[in-house]
Amino acid sequence: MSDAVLVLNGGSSSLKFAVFERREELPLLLRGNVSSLGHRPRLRVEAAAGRPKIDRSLDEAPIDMDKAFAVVASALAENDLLRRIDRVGHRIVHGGRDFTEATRLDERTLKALRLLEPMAPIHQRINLEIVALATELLPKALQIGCFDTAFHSTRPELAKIYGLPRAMTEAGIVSYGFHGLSYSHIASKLRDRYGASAGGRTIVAHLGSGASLCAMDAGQSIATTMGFSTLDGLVMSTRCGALDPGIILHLLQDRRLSGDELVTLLYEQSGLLGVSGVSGDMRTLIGSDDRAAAQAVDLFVYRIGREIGSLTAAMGGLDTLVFTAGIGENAPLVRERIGAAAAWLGVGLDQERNRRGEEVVSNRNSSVDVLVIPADEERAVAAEMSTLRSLGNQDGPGL
Ligand SMILES: Nc1ncnc2c1ncn2[C@@H]1O[C@H](COP(=O)(O)OP(=O)(O)O)[C@@H](O)[C@H]1O
Ligand SMILES: CC(=O)OP(=O)(O)O
Ligand SMILES: [Mg+2]
Repeated sequence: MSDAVLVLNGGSSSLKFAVFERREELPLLLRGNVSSLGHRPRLRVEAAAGRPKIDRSLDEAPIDMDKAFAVVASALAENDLLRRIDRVGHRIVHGGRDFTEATRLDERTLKALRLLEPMAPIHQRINLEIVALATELLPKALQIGCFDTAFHSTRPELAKIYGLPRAMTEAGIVSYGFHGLSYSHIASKLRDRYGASAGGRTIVAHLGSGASLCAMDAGQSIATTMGFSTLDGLVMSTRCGALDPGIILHLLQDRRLSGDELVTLLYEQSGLLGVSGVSGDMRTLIGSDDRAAAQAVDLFVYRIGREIGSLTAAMGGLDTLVFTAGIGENAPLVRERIGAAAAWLGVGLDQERNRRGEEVVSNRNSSVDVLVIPADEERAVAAEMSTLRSLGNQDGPGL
C-alpha cells in the first residue's frame, strides 16, 4: 500500500522528518528529529497512534548527515513505514529565481539547484545530499523539492533590490529571503485563527539555529531580514547576521582571508558562538554566568528589537507578533526580553502565560497579539506538494 509521504528537513543543526498519510487533512503518522548533530546528537521520535515516544542521546558524537539519515531510516523501518512511502518531499533552502513552487527533483533540476550552493553554503549541499540518500533508500518514490525562498517571491520590488548597479540586480543579486516554509505554515495557522486577515500586520520571529523575522500583511510576505544569502539580518547560532560590507573588504584585502576562510568565519564561527566564545546554543548561554555569554544573548535580543522597528515601519504598524522555532518556542526569557524591547509598539506579555509557553502570551493591555506557534516546515512541504500539477494528482487527493 503506497499511501504516505515522507518529508525531510535538513537544517544547520538537525535533520527533521515527518510522515503524513496522503489524504487531504495530511494525518501525521510519525514525526521526529535528530538534533544537535555537531555536539551531542539526540533522536526524538513522536509517534502517532499509540506507538511509544523515543528521546535518547546517540552513542556517537558529533555525527554527520549520512549518519543522521541512517538513524531516521531505521526509525522509519521500525515503524514499518518504508513500504508505504511513495513520495518524498524535501525542504530545499535556496530556490533562486527559478524555483518558486514545488518541483520534481530530477537530473536537470538538481543540476540547477547545485549552482545555488555558494549562496547557502551550510544548507544547500546538505539538502541535496539528503535527496541523494533518500533516492537510494526509496528508489521508486518521487523526490520533490519545496523552497524556503518561494514564500518571499511576493514581496514588493523595493524589498528585494539592493543599492547596486542594475546589471547586478538583473544578474540575480537580490534579496531572496529564507525560512519561507516555516512562514507559510504560520500564515496558514494565522488564517485558521483570524480568517483572511491572518492577523493583519504581523511579524513572525523564526528563532532557531538560523534566525530571521518576516513582516507579513494578511499572510503575505512584505519584507524579511535574510536577503541574498542565509547570513543576513539577525545574529544567529554561528552566523554573523548583518555586517557592514566594508568588513568583508577589510578581511579580503588587508587580512588576506581566502573565500573558504570567510565562509568558515561568517557562517560557522560567528554569531552567538563567536560573541560568547562559549556556545552557539541558546540553552547553554542562558544557563551560563559568563559575561561574554550574557552579552551574546543581549546582542541577539537587541538586534531583534531593532529589526522589529524596521519591519513595523515597512508595514506601517503592528497588530500581531508570533514566536516560532527552537528558541522562539522554548525560551520564555528571550520572548520576555524581546517583548520588553517592543513595548513602545504596544507589546505587553503576560508573565505566567509566557512562562508556560501558551499559544497567546500577550496580556490584556497589549495592543499587539503575541502568539507562540510551533514551527512545522514539514507540514508546509507536504501541503505544498499537493499543488504539484505535473504529477496530475491522479492518484488520490492530498498530493
Ligand atoms: N529550551 C530552550 N531554551 C533555549 N533555546 C532552545 C531551547 N530548546 C532549543 N533551543 C534552541 O533552538 C535551537 C534549534 O532550533 P531549531 O529551530 O530546531 O533549529 P534548526 O532547524 O536550525 O536546526 C538550538 O540551537 C537551541 O539554541
Ligand atoms: C535558512 C536557515 O537558516 O535554516 P535553518 O534555520 O534551519 O538553519
Ligand atoms: Mg530550522
